[in-house]
Amino acid sequence: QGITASQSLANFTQAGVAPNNTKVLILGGGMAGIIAARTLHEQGIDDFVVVDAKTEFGGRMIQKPFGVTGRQIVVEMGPSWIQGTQDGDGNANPVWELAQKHNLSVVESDLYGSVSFFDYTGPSNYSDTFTASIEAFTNATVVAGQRLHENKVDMDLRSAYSYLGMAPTTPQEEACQYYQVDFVYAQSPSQTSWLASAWKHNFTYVPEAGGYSDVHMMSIDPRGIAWIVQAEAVDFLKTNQILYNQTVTSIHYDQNGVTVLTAGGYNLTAEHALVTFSVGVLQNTDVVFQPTLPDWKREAINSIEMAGYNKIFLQFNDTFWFDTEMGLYADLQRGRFPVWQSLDHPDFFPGSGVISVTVTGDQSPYVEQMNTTQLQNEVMEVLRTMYPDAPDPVDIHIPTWGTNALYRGAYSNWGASFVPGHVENLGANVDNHLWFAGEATSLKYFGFLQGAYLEGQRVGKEIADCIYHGSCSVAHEATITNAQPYPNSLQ
Ligand SMILES: Cc1cc2nc3c(=O)[nH]c(=O)nc-3n(C[C@H](O)[C@H](O)[C@H](O)COP(=O)(O)OP(=O)(O)OC[C@H]3O[C@@H](n4cnc5c(N)ncnc54)[C@H](O)[C@@H]3O)c2cc1C
Repeated sequence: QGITASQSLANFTQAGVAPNNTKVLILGGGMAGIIAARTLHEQGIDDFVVVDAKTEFGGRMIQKPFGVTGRQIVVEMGPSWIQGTQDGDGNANPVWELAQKHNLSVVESDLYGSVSFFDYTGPSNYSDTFTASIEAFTNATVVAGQRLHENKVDMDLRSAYSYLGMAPTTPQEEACQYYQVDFVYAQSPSQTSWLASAWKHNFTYVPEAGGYSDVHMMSIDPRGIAWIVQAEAVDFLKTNQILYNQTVTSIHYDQNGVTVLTAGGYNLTAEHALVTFSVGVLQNTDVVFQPTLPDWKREAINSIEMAGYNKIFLQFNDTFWFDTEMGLYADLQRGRFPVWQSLDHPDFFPGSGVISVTVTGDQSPYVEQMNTTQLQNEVMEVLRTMYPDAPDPVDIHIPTWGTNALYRGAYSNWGASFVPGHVENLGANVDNHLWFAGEATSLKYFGFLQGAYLEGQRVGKEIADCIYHGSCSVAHEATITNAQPYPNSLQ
């Protein structure tokens, strides 16, 4: 049944006729775009078209068969975890519900309890330091949260961590802090982290804060995690509502409607356009807006960070590494090929010979510009520090999110100077006809699939409200203020 749905979506492609004068153009067929489309459909609006540069739905949910012939597994270039499920009968993560509805094969990951430790000398047991860092991170999020409730200036996570007396000095302490702060939130290991205090990150994992649960469910489904939106789309989309293979180059808008131009020469007109492209795309000049977006919108777009996160996949003839799920490597250079995940684990893909290593932040552009041989040499230098007799891999792959014009990074992250007013402005419409949604416009779940889902739902309802009742205006803040002027003595 799964295959049928996937194939029927593939057949939706290559429409020959440009849809004109539709009510809504949904630009982007990732999680946000498909859920916005479904929401419009649920509201009785079917006069819309979903446009994407690719020829399948899923956006950043991209899977790939990896490995030598006869030993391939499907690996996820982008999201592999449904982060946060449901605690008892508390709030359920809608992405988790979607996964269950479409029978996605998942297995729980033990990211903090199943870890082996290494440093630049080889195996090295610093599990006590690791345990202390988990506690410090939790406390840092609490401290930072209290500060915000007291109207104190926000702190970045690393500052809050050090403020609690946990300033790391050794490579092992740095690696533990990296795992807590940089790894999940895709930070730049060599810079002082700008990541905002964890008050803004609590929601996914903390049911008490309205979130879901501290559970990480990893997809091991051969259809890929994108299956959950592809299968969902089959339920309500018709072929004439899909335009694949069209890269949007410019969006013209005014108070009457929109015109969208594509690289394939299409000239699409509509009453409304919903932009679900990543903030990385919006920060670049890949898509031109005419007129230029207003100041308050451009400030919001450019104040959020599009973080780098690359999983490098390696396949070997045999396994020779740890039997835990994760391996943490502490190099003298912070963030150098630090977090390893064994996919050849009994619960994941046993017998596959596949292991992956993740780099984040400013290590991402560094590895993305290497050719395969350079990359392999650098990765193997670290792996041979951990295992001196490690053979050469039989296959290697690195996804290039930063240089891909459809993403320009992995996912969004808040800096300490990015305030809730910026999120409001990121998600607000312009001239009542140009709408925005995606993971980055989510106040509570930015960066996560659930952020994209809930924002697709939010904007779908807003557009329906606008169409049915004429209430189109979405509030935004004309000026974001939280800064203090210099004291007079300095002026
Ligand atoms: C490496 C990585 C790991 C991640 N890990 C997790 C995880 O474990 N758990 C989790 O919850 N989240 C994770 N995420 C984040 C998650 O993938 C995103 O939050 C979510 O997929 C964003 O959905 P979206 O609809 O907002 O945007 P997108 O998925 O980016 O959708 C936008 C769509 O617009 C299209 N597009 C872009 N530009 C153009 C153009 N010019 N013309 C036409 N089409 C265009 C794109 O092709 C894409 O289909 C990860 C992301 C990455 C990259």
